[in-house]
Amino acid sequence: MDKIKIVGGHKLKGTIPISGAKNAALPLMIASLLTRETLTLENMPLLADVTQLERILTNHGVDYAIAGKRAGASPDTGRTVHLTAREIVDTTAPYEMVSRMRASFWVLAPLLARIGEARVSLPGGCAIGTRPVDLLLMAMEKLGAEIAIENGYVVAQAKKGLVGAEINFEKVTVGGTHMALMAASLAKGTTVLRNAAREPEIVDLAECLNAMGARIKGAGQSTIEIQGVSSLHGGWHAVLPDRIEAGTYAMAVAMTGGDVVLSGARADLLQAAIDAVRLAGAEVSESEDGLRVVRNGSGLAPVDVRTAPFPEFPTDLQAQFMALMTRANGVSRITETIFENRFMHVQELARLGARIRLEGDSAIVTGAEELQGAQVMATDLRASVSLVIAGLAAKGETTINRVYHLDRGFERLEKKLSGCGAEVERVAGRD
Ligand SMILES: CC(=O)N[C@H]1[C@@H](OP(=O)(O)OP(=O)(O)OC[C@H]2O[C@@H](n3ccc(=O)[nH]c3=O)[C@H](O)[C@@H]2O)O[C@H](CO)[C@@H](O)[C@@H]1O
Ligand SMILES: C=C(OP(=O)(O)O)C(=O)O
Repeated sequence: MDKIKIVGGHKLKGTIPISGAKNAALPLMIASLLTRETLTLENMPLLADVTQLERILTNHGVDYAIAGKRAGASPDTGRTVHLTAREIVDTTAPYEMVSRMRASFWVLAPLLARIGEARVSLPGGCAIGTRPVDLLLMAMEKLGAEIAIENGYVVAQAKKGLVGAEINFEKVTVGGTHMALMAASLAKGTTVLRNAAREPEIVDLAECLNAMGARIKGAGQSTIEIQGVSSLHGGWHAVLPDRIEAGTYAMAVAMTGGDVVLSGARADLLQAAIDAVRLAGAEVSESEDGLRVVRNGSGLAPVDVRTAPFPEFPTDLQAQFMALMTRANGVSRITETIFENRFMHVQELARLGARIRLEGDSAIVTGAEELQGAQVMATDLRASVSLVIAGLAAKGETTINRVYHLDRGFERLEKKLSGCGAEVERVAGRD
């Protein structure tokens, strides 16, 4: 298994191109199952999760063709892919494939909507809590699906087709909203989603579905209305920039000090995180092609944050912000309200000298004057990158093991960072 080695203490200076968002690219790829025609997606990131989903979709019958790079895109990013699901050849999404990532479970919705049946293994994904699927299944049942759980698989049927309905989510769920959007687009009649997720990736999917002939109004708000149509056609869509990647690098620059332009990053997707980084002591401004993050000289101030659904502070940046706070001049409280077990990075940050105490759903971080390099282990995607941020500021060498977690969601991380002056290298594993 590959490792990442970092020698800390270098300021970051330069430009980091922000890739297409993993959490938008995945549902967009899945939407290709809704039509016989070709869906073209631009600005696709090159990530392990994308490759894994490509395998799953190919198994269902999707022809996946990589076309090339977006005009003007940096050399290794922004690919264009064509996905064509002329026929669905297999309605099963097997355990071996789905257990690796959460989003793959969402294929259930387009398969049900298009051909009335699906058999999908219960999902995997980052180990950050129990991550039930009750609300996802509730949404499909409201639309008329019959659902059974058999030997670890969700077996769903809607032989007469799905029918529009009112769906009230008792808790905001990104995956539930994605699935409901896809299924309701091909259901008979009108569907209304209440307490829907408002994340930018929801808006991105809705825009793509509308470009394919769906009739969705209100995406980005808590109530979304979908008028079902009898079929969708092909379409074209550019994946929105990754706000979590952008927020992560903003926090890295705040940690090391320096001056970096995050090209392609959008402030409107990231306001709560930008506010927190500013309060911590970095300057963040909109530049011609993205966001500029600067911290010179001044120390870091402690800042309390509380994760919550968009537009609040994202849970996917909680670990990274905690890493930043390990060097603040004082005590901060970081509260996680979305996932009950998303503090796996705490014990690894402690290896680098961080002083963090857990109190229920909060972490109390007492800033340390110095972090020291050590061997650490990546436990999940965002936890791993929090170790990278800490390693960039730690004295001496930090080695991060189990880098495959990072590869799920960060494209060319070591190249992007070393291009800005960090001493970061990937060491290929022998196994
Ligand atoms: C691929 C992808 O886009 N993943 C993101 C997505 O995950 P994902 O879509 O899995 O997260 P959800 O928004 O569904 O989960 C939010 C909360 O609802 C709970 N819940 C969810 C479904 C359900 O049926 N029952 C239930 O109780 C979850 O346990 C969690 O406590 O949104 C999360 C919250 O922003 C992000 O951290 C993930 O990066
Ligand atoms: C939790 C994440 O991903 P997933 O939902 O795929 O586990 C994430 O992207 O931070």
